[in-house]
Amino acid sequence: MASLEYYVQESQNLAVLGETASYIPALDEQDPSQFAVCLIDENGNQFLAGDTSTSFTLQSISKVISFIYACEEMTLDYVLQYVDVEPTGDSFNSIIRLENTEFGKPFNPMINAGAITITSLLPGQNREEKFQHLCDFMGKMIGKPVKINQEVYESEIKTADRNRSIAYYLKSNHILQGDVESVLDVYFRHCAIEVTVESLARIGLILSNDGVDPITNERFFSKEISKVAKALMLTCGMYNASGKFATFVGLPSKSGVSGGILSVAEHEDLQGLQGKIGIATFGPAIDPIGNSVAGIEFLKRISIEYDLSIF
Ligand SMILES: NC(=O)CC[C@H](N)C(=O)O
Repeated sequence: MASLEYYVQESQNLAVLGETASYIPALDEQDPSQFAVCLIDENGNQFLAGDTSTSFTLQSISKVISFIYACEEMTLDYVLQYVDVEPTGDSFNSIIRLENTEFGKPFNPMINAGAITITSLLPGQNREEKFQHLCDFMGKMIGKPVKINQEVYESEIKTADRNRSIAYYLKSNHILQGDVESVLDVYFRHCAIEVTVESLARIGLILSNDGVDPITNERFFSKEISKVAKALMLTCGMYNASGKFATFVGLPSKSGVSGGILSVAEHEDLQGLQGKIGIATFGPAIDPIGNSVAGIEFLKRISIEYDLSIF
């Protein structure tokens, strides 16, 4: 049986096949050859490899956290009045279905239209409060204060015409709540939250254990919401490659264009890791769909080797 170290190396070699995201200029400055992996199990045992000290921005991975937090605070029933739970098969920033469907309700919270809508539902009197509440929620899970990458945030704000179009369209259909520019500001800020693979894997572990951190026994969200979030990750989390990812990897996962992937797994002995497992990978070279080339490769290889697929 090949070691995890071997798969990290093999996957990193394939990073040359991808490119850093260029539509957000600050992300294009990342070193495309980087690769980092963290797996953490329910007893706190960790596997760490690669450039693990590098911070990266959550980008679309923040959609899982904002969705969970909105459901926790506002109830799942309320949130589902504004966003559906169906995959689209379209790119993450597609606008087409907002016009084609009745009421213009976004298909799911893992695409931009859905996530921007979710951001508009977050509790708080103004943009600062809304963002702070979300940061507090996430900060408790990772055990440290959350901060954003100012350069990435500003870079995205300047180049966000597409997201602005989506948001104004949602507003015209009475789906997006509140002031469009404030909502977008909170959305860009949560996309620009910085993490390391270690902190991201901890969130994966909490998801794997249905909302409870198995190391501290602290509950952050309900089992019901955890199940919905994982179902959405599996069906919609890897953009319009979610079907292939479910077929060939079979782990609830969410990627971001910065090159991060958050995954949830379970195993009786994954190179010494046992029980519920959170996985985070970071490799900024992404494929045309927006998923990290090295990250996908690593998850595919270990899923086959250790039979990790939930199916
Ligand atoms: N797929 C992504 O990671 C997209 C996130 C990015 N901030 C955007 O809204 O375009």
